Amino acid sequence: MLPLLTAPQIREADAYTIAHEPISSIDLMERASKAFVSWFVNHYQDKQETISVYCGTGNNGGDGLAIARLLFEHDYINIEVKVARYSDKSTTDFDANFARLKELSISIHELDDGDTQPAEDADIIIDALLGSGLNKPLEGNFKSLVEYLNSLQKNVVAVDLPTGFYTDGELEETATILKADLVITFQQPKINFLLPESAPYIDCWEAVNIGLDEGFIRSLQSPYQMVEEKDVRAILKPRAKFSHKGTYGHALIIAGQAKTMGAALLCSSACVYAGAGLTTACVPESGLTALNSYQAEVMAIVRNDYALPDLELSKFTTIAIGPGLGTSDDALALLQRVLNDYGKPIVIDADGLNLLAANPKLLEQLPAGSIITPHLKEFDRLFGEHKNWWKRLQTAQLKAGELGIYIVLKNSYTITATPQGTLYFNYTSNAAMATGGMGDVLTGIITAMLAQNYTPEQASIAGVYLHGKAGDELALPNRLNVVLPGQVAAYLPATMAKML
Ligand SMILES: NC(=O)C1=CN([C@@H]2O[C@H](COP(=O)(O)OP(=O)(O)OC[C@H]3O[C@@H](n4cnc5c(N)ncnc54)[C@H](O)[C@@H]3O)[C@@H](O)[C@H]2O)[C@@H](O)CC1
Ligand SMILES: [K+]
Repeated sequence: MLPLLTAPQIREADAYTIAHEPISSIDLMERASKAFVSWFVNHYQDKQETISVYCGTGNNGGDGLAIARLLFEHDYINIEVKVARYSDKSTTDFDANFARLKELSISIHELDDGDTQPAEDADIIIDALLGSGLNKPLEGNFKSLVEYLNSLQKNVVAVDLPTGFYTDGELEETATILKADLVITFQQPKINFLLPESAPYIDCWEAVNIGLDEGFIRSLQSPYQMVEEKDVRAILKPRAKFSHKGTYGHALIIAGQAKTMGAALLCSSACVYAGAGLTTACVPESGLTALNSYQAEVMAIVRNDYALPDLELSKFTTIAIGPGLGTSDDALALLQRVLNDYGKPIVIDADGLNLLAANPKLLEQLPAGSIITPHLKEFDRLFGEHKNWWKRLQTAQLKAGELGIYIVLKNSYTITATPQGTLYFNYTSNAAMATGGMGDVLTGIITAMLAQNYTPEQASIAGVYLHGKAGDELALPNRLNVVLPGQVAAYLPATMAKML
């Protein structure tokens, strides 16, 4: 896991590394600037391009000065530095880098309080005005400068963070923030990069290692963690010799109506492909032919509109309920029956969540360790409207704890909140996967993982990762604009095999 830190924790990690590596703060700044420049020179290879480096007078600005010097040493000859001297204060490392830069033949232009905005014809703007030291929204000179730079619509590469963007906490809709095409950020992605509100300001980000003390970072026990491939590899177990279908559990999927059988098919098919030993789908009679022809491996329990099917719940290793189920009284009765009688962790998605939202008392009956998989709207229906994703994160953490469940909040970077208060961010998946039915496949995968005796935490973390990874492996190398849920399901065995 990669722990994600808040701005104060980043400052602590900087200070700890300086004191214990030990390394002087100016050398750490140099290391960070070198890490930025190594990435930059590999991706912007035209050394004739004109580059304007905008620097504040804090350490982000100090990085900017060092970066200008290092780029110059890499033969980028058309560099201009613009220093925003909007306050009398500057950091020692800024001053030291300013003195170093003055020894080179780089043009330095100082912007003072109230100056008109500088003429700007550079191809690339490097933004080192403000970084993680931001402690209030931009106003005055900084706000005007950032608005001006945004109006130029240049290619902007931000150092660590786009100016005006908070590492963590609520991003106000009205805030002035520099729009960056690329952010080269230090050590680890910032928590707010992973929330949808970052989209208008950050096209893409890259984290470069600057050697902060990893033991110390882990010791901070951040509740925000990014799942890495190695974590999923550690979870997945190979299928053993002499194992048989009984080894891998029996999943029951209660889903589908006549008009929404697709959801039941995709969910149960994904459950089969993700390795459940047996998969049974409880579907309406009208969907039986579709089920039998779509996925021969899935068994059926038929339900009709007027009576609960004869379900022997205890024989199933796990149960998923909701995809395409509808929100009729019969659907509610089925959900109530599962909540009353089953007792082991289940997976609830889609209409199952809508039923919970309409009958919130049922939330308290969820078996401990159950997994719910809401998207944004389902989440807000369950737990109330949220003004922004930061608030949603806090609610997910709170509710997962209160209810003793796992909340898989679907998003570009899907977030799993655990009863212990951890928020796991997943980075796999891509926009080609944004099609209806993709969530049904995710539910099928997580259900299959539970059936195979992975813990609910493992099932959520690995299920979400594998779902996104299969989509990445299909879409990215083949440059596919769209991948379909059924394709993702069928590709899962290949993705899983590579993880062992
Ligand atoms: N501390 C360290 O050891 C390292 C810091 N690094 C760089 O240092 C940055 C953080 O530097 P600083 O803590 O000096 O802070 P910044 O350079 O981000 O900001 C400078 C100062 O501006 C002021 N400020 C905050 N919000 C403002 C606003 N809205 N309007 C006007 N002024 C505002 C604050 O007093 C702040 O300290 C990181 O983003 C990173 O780029 C890197 O060099 C790596 C090592
Ligand atoms: K910046």
